[in-house]
Amino acid sequence: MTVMYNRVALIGLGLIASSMFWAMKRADVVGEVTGYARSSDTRDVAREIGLCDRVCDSAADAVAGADLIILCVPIGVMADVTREISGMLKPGAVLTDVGSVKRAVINAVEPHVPDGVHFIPGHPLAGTEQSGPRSGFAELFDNRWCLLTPNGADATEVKKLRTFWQELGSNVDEMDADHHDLVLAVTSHTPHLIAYTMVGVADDLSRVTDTEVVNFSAAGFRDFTRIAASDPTMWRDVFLNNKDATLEILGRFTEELFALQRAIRQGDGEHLHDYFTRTRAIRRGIIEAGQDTDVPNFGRNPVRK
Ligand SMILES: NC(=O)C1=CN([C@@H]2O[C@H](COP(=O)(O)OP(=O)(O)OC[C@H]3O[C@@H](n4cnc5c(N)ncnc54)[C@H](O)[C@@H]3O)[C@@H](O)[C@H]2O)C=CC1
Ligand SMILES: O=C(O)C(=O)Cc1ccc(O)cc1
Repeated sequence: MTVMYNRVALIGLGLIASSMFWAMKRADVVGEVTGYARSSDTRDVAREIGLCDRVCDSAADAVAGADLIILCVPIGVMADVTREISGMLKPGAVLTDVGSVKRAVINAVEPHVPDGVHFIPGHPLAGTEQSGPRSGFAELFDNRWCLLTPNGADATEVKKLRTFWQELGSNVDEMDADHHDLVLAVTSHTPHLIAYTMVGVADDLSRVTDTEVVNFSAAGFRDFTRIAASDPTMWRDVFLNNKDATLEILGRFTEELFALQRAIRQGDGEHLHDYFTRTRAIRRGIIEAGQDTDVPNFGRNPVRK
C-alpha cells in the first residue's frame, strides 16, 4: 500500500488513538507514528505495548515534522493542546481531531491553528465503554461511519483524509458541524445520558444495589450498565460542549416520556402499542440498511416482517 502520510502524530493515547494506531499499521498507509499523552504512566504503557513507533515526552516533540496530527484527547483540553503544539506545526500539515462534538472543538481549536496548516475536524462513530492505551484494537472502525466537518478546509486535503479513514475501515461522510452536533445529540449523547440516569436510578433503590440488579438484569439494563461505564471525563466534556443540542433533545424526550407515563396511568394500551410499533419499524429499518453489524445472524437470516 502507498504511504499516505509520512509522519503521523497521535496526541492522547487512549481508546481512539490506540485503535487508530493498530488500524494504521494494519492498513500499512503511514510511515512513522509518534505519540504523546499527558500522563507519564500512559506513556510508559504505550512504550511497553509497542503503541506508536516513538513515544515522546512532550506534545511539541511528537508533532515536530508531522504531516498528519490527530488530537485524541477529551474535548475540554483540545484548546490547550492545540495552543501547546501550534508553534511546531509544519506548513502544509493536516490537523484533525476525533472529538464527539464538533462546533465546540472548532471554536476551541481554530484560533490556535497557524496559517498554512489545514484543520479538518472529524469524528469516528465507533467506540466502546473502555478507555486508555490498552483498550484499542484495529477493527474498531470497520464498517463504522466517520464524519468529517471540513468547515471550508482545502478540498484536496479533505479528500485525502477521507481516503485515510476508508483505509482504516470506515465509511466516511461530510456534514456541517452544527448539524453533526444535533444528530449526535439524538443518536449518542442523549442515549448515554439516559443510560447514566437509569443506572443511577437502580443504584438509588437500595435493595437493588448488590445482588439483585446484577443477578436479574435483563439485556436492556445490561446494555445501560455497559454504556454507563464509559469514561466520566470524556462524557462530562461532551455534555458541557454540546449543551444546546442535548437540552433540545432532552426537552423532546421528556415530553414523549410524559405522554407514555400518562398512557400507562390511564391504561391507554392503544397509545403504547402504536408507539412501540413505530419504534420497532425504526429498528428494522436500521438492520435492513445493514447498519447494525452487532445483530446476531446479521447477513444470514432475513428480517422477519
Ligand atoms: N470513547 C469513545 O467511545 C469515543 C471517543 N471519541 C472522542 O475521542 C476522544 C478521546 O477519547 P478516548 O480515546 O475514548 O479517551 P481515553 O480516555 O481513552 O484517552 C484520552 C487520552 O488523552 C490523554 N490526555 C488527556 N488530557 C491530555 C492533555 N492535556 N494532553 C495530552 N494528553 C491528554 C489521556 O492521557 C489519554 O491518553 C474524545 O474527544 C472523545 O470525545 C470519539 C468517538 C468514540
Ligand atoms: O459504546 C458505545 O455504545 C458508543 O456509543 C461508542 C461511541 C461513543 C462516543 C462517540 O462519540 C461515538 C461512539
